[in-house]
Amino acid sequence: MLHTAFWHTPLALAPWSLRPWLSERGSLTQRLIAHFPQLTVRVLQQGFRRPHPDETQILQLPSASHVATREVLLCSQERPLVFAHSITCRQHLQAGFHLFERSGSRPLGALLFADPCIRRSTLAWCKLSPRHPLWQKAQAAVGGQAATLWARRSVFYSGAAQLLVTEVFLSDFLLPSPCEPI
Ligand SMILES: C=C(O[C@@H]1C=C(C(=O)O)C=C[C@H]1O)C(=O)O
Repeated sequence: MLHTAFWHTPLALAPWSLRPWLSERGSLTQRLIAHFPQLTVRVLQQGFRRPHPDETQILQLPSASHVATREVLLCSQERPLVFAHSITCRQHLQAGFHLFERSGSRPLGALLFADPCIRRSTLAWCKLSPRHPLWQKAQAAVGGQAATLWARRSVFYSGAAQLLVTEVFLSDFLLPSPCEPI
């Protein structure tokens, strides 16, 4: 099962302006580029880490495993918009997502959406609990005390290889950017 029930939050419960972002099936990076100036990817960490408990279940990982992990901030003019956390197991790194480790400051989406053989699961979204590890990481990454953080999640497939991508929309994400009318 891709997502626990918690992630099947009705879209109608999300802030209306966030709904098209949560349900965007194309590249989130491309959508951000279309709406915000000077988008950059700030890599926070890339390496092998323990997956979060709910991720172990989704990717059917052995509990003691370490997975290739990438965490980035997608920023517009240095303003953080999205905290992204992506994981794949060691075997799948070699089997289908060998470019994962070398994407650097290029958005992962540029690699994923360029390969017509890569498929995507359905999207799921939720309002993150302050107890979720990604809540804490997103808050720490921006030093904020957001009251609520919404996130979305999906799995990319390359053959049998799986890459789990979770994106946390940071709280001031909804503020109009300087070049947008108030
Ligand atoms: C999957 C995409 O790539 C984006 C960029 C990421 C990265 O560079 O690590 C991770 C998730 C996405 O926010 C996308 O553009 O949809």
